[in-house]
Amino acid sequence: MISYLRRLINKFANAFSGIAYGLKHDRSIGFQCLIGAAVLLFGGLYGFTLSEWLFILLLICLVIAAEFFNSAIEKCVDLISPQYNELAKIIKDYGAAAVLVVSLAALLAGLLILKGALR
Ligand SMILES: Nc1ncnc2c1ncn2[C@@H]1O[C@H](COP(=O)(O)OP(=O)(O)OP(=O)(O)O)[C@@H](O)[C@H]1O
Repeated sequence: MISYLRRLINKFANAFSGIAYGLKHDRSIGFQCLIGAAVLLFGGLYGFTLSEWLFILLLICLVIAAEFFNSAIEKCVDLISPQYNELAKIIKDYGAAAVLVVSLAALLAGLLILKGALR
């Protein structure tokens, strides 16, 4: 039981260490977190309904998680293929595309919610 708890605490510590590293060293992650914080501030000022908050929180977390996945993929590629490589390019471009798709969906949903909130 104690060793299970210790492993669990280690897992959380590792995850928090990843979050801290990303915030400190990765501009894209920092930028997405800043946008997320701005949206939360806006929501606090203008007031969203409960379902709007749920959507907004889910989308912010999705975008930030996608950015973390993308950065992890970029680090893997840099580790395996620091020199230019056509396959490395495709892998990194796929990662960037995933972030773009989620970000555009979040932007669109945000604009729709904003339109409803301002009505
Ligand atoms: N080893 C490589 N081989 C081929 N193309 C690469 C390679 N590394 C990067 N690229 C190309 O450069 C683009 C940008 O890659 P980079 O690693 O600089 O990411 P980034 O989007 O600038 O991310 P960040 O700013 O978060 O570091 C990739 O999407 C890819 O098209």
